[in-house]
Amino acid sequence: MLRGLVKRFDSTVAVAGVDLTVPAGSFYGLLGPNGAGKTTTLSMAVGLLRPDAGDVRVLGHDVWRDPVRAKQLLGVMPDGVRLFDRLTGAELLAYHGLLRGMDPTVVDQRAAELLDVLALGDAGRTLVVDYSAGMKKKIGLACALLHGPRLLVLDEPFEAVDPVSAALIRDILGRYVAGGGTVVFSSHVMEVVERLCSHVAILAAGAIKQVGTLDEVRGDRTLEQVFVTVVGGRSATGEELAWLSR
Ligand SMILES: Nc1ncnc2c1ncn2[C@@H]1O[C@H](COP(=O)(O)OP(=O)(O)OP(=O)(O)O)[C@@H](O)[C@H]1O
Repeated sequence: MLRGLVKRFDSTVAVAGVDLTVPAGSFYGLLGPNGAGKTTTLSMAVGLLRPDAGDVRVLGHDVWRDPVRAKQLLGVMPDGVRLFDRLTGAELLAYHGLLRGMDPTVVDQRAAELLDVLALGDAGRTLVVDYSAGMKKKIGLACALLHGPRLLVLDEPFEAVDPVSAALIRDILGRYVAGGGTVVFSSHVMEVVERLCSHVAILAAGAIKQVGTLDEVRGDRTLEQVFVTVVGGRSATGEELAWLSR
């Protein structure tokens, strides 16, 4: 639950008072154009960036006043996936598990299973710095899932991911929600949001412009049509970039 979140960077108001209630068990898609404030909002929601104003609660626990309990319940894949990339995939998972105080045997079992399910089995012994962008997304997701969180917050989980891996991630997230988990993720891919999400919020210029269940937000249009209407598209006149034509 986010209440009145505000974040400024010098003169830029990145997030201008965001309220969002994510029901337990929902699959929540956060949409918005580049620079809308999605990453800033999600970073504040998971305790990575301190808001200038507002509150964040994860299943009743305040992320800033009760961070240990809130973060036990959270699995996070931040933007750009800042990972300790001089470790192998297996080592990175072991590091995450031990940092969270998990039993080493359980960490080993889960890490092997996650690497296998995410088709990173062979890459388990490769340094993460040598992974492709999509593989980094997948190991980032594995790190977020390792401790069995109740809420997953993922910043653009499908970016740079090939179609086979995207289907795999959709499947894993679908099963996670069916098993009682809650997912919040940001995305630019309307089809994925339409296919997966029970709830959608559209953010523009740091504020929520549309929010509700997928059907409420979409009405009888496609999500893309709603998005373009809400965000305000800029249509080309045909005169631009004439120098590109031969
Ligand atoms: N660390 C920072 N310092 C200064 N300005 C920032 C910083 N982080 C974000 N901003 C600004 O805040 C605004 C929101 O950025 P944010 O990264 O949250 O957008 P976004 O919706 O995630 O965009 P995208 O879809 O391109 O990833 C932008 O104007 C951005 O330039």
